Amino acid sequence: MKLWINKFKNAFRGFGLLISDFSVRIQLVLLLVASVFFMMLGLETYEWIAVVICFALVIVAEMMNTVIEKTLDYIQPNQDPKIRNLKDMGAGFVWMACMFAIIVACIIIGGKI
Ligand SMILES: Nc1ncnc2c1ncn2[C@@H]1O[C@H](COP(=O)(O)OP(=O)(O)OP(=O)(O)O)[C@@H](O)[C@H]1O
Repeated sequence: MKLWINKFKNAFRGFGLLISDFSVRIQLVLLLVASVFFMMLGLETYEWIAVVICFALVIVAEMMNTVIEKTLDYIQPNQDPKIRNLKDMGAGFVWMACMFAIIVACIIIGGKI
């Protein structure tokens, strides 16, 4: 039982560290703004499910990218072309998640107008 409480505590601490990151905060603010917009638009339950899945995809991608960036900064604080490639791939990963979320948003908004 104590082991599970510790695991939960560690995960909660990690979550706190993640949401203290600037890029993660920006994404959370954008998701909040998008939520208000979709609330005003009035979505069906199945549309909300799609929106929530997209939000999860974007925020989890951003959080994973933050961990990758911090790991790379830790192992190589100096300029390095290989680190550049890895960081750009991480950014591309987040960008890809955002593109799919934007496509879903366009489909939902398109259906309302
Ligand atoms: N050590 C490095 N060597 C070479 N290029 C790097 C290095 N660190 C960062 N870069 C380049 O700078 C870009 C931005 O990196 P940075 O670590 O500042 O990320 P960021 O997207 O600004 O995120 P955050 O604001 O969360 O740190 C990378 O995508 C990469 O092209």
